[in-house]
Amino acid sequence: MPFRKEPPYTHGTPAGTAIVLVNLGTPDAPTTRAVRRYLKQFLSDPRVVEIPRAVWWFILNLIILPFRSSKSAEKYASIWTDEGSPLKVNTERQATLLRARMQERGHRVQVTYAMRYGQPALPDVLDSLKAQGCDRILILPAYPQYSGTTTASIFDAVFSHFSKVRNVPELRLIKHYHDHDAYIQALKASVLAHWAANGQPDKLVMSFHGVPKRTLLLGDPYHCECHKTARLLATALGLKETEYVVTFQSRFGKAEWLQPYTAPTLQELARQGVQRVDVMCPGFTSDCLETLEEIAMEAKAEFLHAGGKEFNFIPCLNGDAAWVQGMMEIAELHMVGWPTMAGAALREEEKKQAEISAEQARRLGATQ
Ligand SMILES: C=CC1=C(C)c2cc3[nH]c(cc4nc(cc5[nH]c(cc1n2)c(C)c5CCC(=O)O)C(CCC(=O)O)=C4C)c(C)c3C=C
Ligand SMILES: [Fe+2]
Ligand SMILES: [Fe+2]
Repeated sequence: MPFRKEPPYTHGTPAGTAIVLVNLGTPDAPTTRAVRRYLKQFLSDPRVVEIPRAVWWFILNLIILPFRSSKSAEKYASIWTDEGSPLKVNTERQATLLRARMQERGHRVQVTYAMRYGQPALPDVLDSLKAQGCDRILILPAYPQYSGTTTASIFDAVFSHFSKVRNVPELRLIKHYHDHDAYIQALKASVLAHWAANGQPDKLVMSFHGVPKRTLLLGDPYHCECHKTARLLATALGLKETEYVVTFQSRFGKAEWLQPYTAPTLQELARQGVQRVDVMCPGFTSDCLETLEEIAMEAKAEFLHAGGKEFNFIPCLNGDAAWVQGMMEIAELHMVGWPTMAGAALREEEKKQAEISAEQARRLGATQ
């Protein structure tokens, strides 16, 4: 196995620590070409589509990419901002805010972000951190709930990258934080802020990204983790079981996905006479195509068309202060023992101060 040549290890150089916030990825532009490139990389990942490669190659290249790319590009165009794709803008901002918060707390860490598909590419970011002397890397996926289709794919990309590296940094990977109190509390705060301004709905809909039902039957814990998040949030909000519903969105292809599906559920609620729904997407930490277009535009139109009176979309956590604090706490939990922690920095500082004091005491003793 040919390993790349690396700079020789420099003894005595303090090793750095980095946190990489990793999200799914998004096209570079809302054009058919860029969306096609992005979808090809995304949908070629065997973690995402688990059917025999040869069969899938034909379906992907002859049916999905030629037909879906232009339709998806139109959808992306409807949510694109001056700064770019919302997913990328939000993820970059989260990394910037987390960096500032970590510095404020006294941590000596680099904080950056990367995408599993598209740019900034995860392998490039890992290379750059290593070149800057980072010998400890914490991977923080943007997904609170673990799924083989998303979280494990990030892990694959990290392992695959370092399988070609001689001097591998110390790695820590965060599997999930679907039940971490800081995440639940950040969600709760965002819902309460929304209700303080708009009043409470008849029904709170918690819509999570779906996965094929088959993955649940084959052992993927994603479905259970979504339900646990929903239950903890409902409890934190003091909601009765009749006041909220858990649904799954973004079905792709003909197979059965996790049920109940979001759009048909909303239509059914409208038909049953539910006047106002608030819809949130707790599985997404940044707003993106799936929340801004599929929920806040498409699902809203469908609910109103089916007779619903009021539809409010509660935005994702994005750069909420409570969530930046939450990300820091989750990261801290996984950095225990690394000498970049405020506590360790403090102990270093105390040790140094003790040495200086002892030295001063000796000198004083000598002159007395
Ligand atoms: C093909 C199967 C797919 C699986 C399985 C899947 C799982 C999954 N995805 C997310 C998060 C996001 N998905 C997003 C977009 C998106 N997802 C799929 C397909 C699967 N996702 C497609 C084809 C697309 C592209 C959009 C489209 O063409 O309609 C996004 C948004 C990206 C953006 O640029 O805004 C996110 C985020 C999770 C969390 C998940 C499993 C748990
Ligand atoms: Fe997806
Ligand atoms: Fe979608």
